[in-house]
Amino acid sequence: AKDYIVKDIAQADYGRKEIAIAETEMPGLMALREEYGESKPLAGARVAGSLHMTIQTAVLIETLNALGADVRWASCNIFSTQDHAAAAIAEGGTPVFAVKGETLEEYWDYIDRIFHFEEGGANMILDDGGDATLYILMGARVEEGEEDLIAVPTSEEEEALFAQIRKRMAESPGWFTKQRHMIKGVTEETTTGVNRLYKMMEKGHLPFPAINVNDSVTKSKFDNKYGCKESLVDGIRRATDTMMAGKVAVVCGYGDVGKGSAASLRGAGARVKVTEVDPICALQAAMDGFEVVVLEDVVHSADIFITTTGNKDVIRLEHMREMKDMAIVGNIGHFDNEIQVAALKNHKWTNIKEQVDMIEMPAGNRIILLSEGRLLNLGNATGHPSFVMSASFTNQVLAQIELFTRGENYENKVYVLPKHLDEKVARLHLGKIGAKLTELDPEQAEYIGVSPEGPFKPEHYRY
Ligand SMILES: NC(=O)c1ccc[n+]([C@@H]2O[C@H](COP(=O)([O-])OP(=O)(O)OC[C@H]3O[C@@H](n4cnc5c(N)ncnc54)[C@H](O)[C@@H]3O)[C@@H](O)[C@H]2O)c1
Ligand SMILES: O=C(Nc1ccc2nc(N3CCOCC3)sc2c1)c1ccc(CN2C(=O)C=NC2=O)cc1
Repeated sequence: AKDYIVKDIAQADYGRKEIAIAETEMPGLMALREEYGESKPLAGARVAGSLHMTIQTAVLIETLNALGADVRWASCNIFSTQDHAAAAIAEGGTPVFAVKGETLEEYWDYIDRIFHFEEGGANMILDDGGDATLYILMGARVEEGEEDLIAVPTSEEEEALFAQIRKRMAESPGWFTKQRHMIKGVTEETTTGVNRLYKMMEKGHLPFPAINVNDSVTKSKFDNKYGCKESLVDGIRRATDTMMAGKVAVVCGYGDVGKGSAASLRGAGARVKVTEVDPICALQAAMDGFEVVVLEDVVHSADIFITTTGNKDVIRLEHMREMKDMAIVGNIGHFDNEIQVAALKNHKWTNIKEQVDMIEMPAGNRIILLSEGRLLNLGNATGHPSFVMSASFTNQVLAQIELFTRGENYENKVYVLPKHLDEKVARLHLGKIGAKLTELDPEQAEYIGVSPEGPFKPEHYRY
């Protein structure tokens, strides 16, 4: 019987072709297959994975398989699945439950399915955003009658989640508690999921060790800075075909994402201005040659506005009312509240094409809003390039090996990968781009107080 749910299995060949190309752009994962394909350190691992089911993730899944793991997979966002990637994974024999545009009901059903290995349950979780971990933890708490300890549902969605879990518990009492004790650990991809794990740890609710993959330097610097540097301009071009050279662009925020975004637009020939609240980041922007302004002073003259702050209400209605006709407004930072899109709902909207809308202001000026204020590099482009994801996912595989083979050395806390593994991820990516590493000789190593093979920096070093 087929153990997958995908949109269209006939797309498997197309997915397989794109996976073959992505493999050539993901040297870290392919190097791990070389290094560990024989010894199979993940033999016996049963990994429940909840992470965007894209072509790049397919390469991650097949790397886990190559290292001996059994894997079952769902996406962590109801819209982020690339159906041809899911089809190829299903065709390859990995149970996968992911459809672009799946309902919330289906989403939680798929999260449940990734734990149902024939041998009983999963013994590892690979999570992005924390829903897979939350699902098991919440289920176990309800079974143990500790429901009072569970956060009160804050939305209809969470209410539906609790109802789903209770319904399933009634079908097989004790399953969540058994599953909770079977899991050796979780590796978490993003800031949101990591924050949830730290909260669980503080409350003493973390039921197994966790590795925070997000805070590996070779994950967040690459994802946030270089990923956005590649995909911001890509998203703007696909959406608007506007000529960015010669235009004035404003980037709100100069953190990792802001730095990548400003560089992206400068590379396209735009004159880039930056807004910041943090004097250190503002000074960095100025030293990098960007004019540091307050938004109110440039809303009338700039052509492109991009938010990257992770904050809310950064571009507000009063700003958009003052903008030039046909100004482009987009967000690459947090969810859809960096730009006050909700305040635009009773304005005149004209849909230009998918994820591109033109909105008329009372004074008659029109703005072009990308992806309805959601992450434009995902809504208007295809997320991060494979090479960027390779760095992130190489951290994921090393973290899975660490917890599966040495989990008993870990307490129920949140850990980051040791620096030598972070450096190993970087090392595995140098060959592909022709980067030649210089060897430290013993005297030099001693002189700067490191060992010749690293780690090359102290723990507190900020890259
Ligand atoms: N789209 C993507 O692919 C992608 C990738 C990685 C991260 N992100 C998201 O981007 C956001 C930013 O990530 P980051 O790593 O750059 O965070 P960060 O904290 O390094 O940078 C955010 C910056 O915004 C500044 N800021 C906050 N409020 C501001 C305001 N009102 N006006 C101007 N500046 C303001 C802060 O001072 C900070 O320097 C996060 O929500 C993150 O989840 C998106
Ligand atoms: O979130 C991602 N993608 C995504 C794509 C489309 C989309 N469409 C949406 N809507 C909203 C409501 O109206 C309809 C349209 S939301 C949405 C989200 C996403 C994040 C990280 C990576 C990073 N990544 C991986 O993890 C693997 N490869 C990658 O690039 C990917 C996708």
